[in-house]
Amino acid sequence: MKIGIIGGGSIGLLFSYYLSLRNEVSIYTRTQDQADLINEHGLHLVKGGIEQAPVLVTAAPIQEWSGNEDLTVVAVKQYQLADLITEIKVKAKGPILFLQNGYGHIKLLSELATTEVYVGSIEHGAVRENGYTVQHNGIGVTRTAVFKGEAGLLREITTNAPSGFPFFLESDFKEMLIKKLVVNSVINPLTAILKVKNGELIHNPFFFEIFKQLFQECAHVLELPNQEQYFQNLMTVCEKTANNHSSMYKDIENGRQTEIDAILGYLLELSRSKNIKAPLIHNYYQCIKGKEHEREGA
Ligand SMILES: NC(=O)C1=CN([C@@H]2O[C@H](COP(=O)(O)OP(=O)(O)OC[C@H]3O[C@@H](n4cnc5c(N)ncnc54)[C@H](OP(=O)(O)O)[C@@H]3O)[C@@H](O)[C@H]2O)C=CC1
Ligand SMILES: CC(C)(CO)C(=O)C(=O)O
Repeated sequence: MKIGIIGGGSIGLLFSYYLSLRNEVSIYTRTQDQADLINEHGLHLVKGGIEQAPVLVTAAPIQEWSGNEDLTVVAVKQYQLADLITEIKVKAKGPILFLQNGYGHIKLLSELATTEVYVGSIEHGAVRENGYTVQHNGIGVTRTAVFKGEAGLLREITTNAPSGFPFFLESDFKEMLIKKLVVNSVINPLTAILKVKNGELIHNPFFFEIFKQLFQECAHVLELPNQEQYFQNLMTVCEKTANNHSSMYKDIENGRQTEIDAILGYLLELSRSKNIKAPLIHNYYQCIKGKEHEREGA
């Protein structure tokens, strides 16, 4: 299968590496410089500290993406999607898979004319080391679901997944993304503001109180049907990633923009539309926006 991957960041490089083991992959980067680096060096993967055999993929700047591949995977950050969506709307001809965290981007996907639109939820941990090397630190799975159209191609990807990089096909895209949204809504802002690793949120009894209250508020706003199940999932992820720094913690530490708008921003909007009071969501949203503001030096 011919697969186009948009974005040469941590996830774009990770997916390009693994999917190229069984498919013909083209990666579309923001800059010509990164495309040149990938074409020159190939793609490198470091797994468990061990450098794997490099693979060859074709790289080109995004302007050269024509939307003709059998599948396009969009691996930019949620806040980078708004700038790209017009180009996607015009050029995308075939199925397209969006891998962003959060739920704020879902409204953009309804505007796409292409017949098959898929969404994914990534449980891997990856960090880009340089323009052509990615570290695969957290070995997990990729869950996918149909947002619009038929599941045929997702089934093919799932069946054909390379070893060590499994895909699962979920039946309900909303449930899949909301599960991840709950995890990111509680763990990400709390770890970024308290400056702790994920596990501290459940091991420190004082932080655990806030953790539970923030979960309760998210569950209330989302009107979750089975709260206990979502809470158990949140606890499991927190335990499994106890030693990790969340992506929001790292974004704040490195002075980068965060995905808070797609995460608590989405919940805040939802709470307003439902006329539900959500003081914790509001305050943690403001804390993270404040940290982003500091970065801008204003
Ligand atoms: N990293 C992880 O372990 C996980 C990430 N995710 C989710 O995956 C998504 C991607 O995250 P991640 O890969 O970490 O983010 P990165 O910031 O590492 O990568 C985003 C990439 O998109 C590129 N980009 C931005 N705009 C464009 C454009 N218009 N055309 C082409 N490329 C563009 C950026 O280019 P440039 O570098 O040149 O600016 C960057 O390389 C996020 O929503 C994240 O939440 C989910 C779970 C785990
Ligand atoms: C699951 C979790 C919380 C792992 O750190 C994550 O997705 C993130 O950091 O964005």
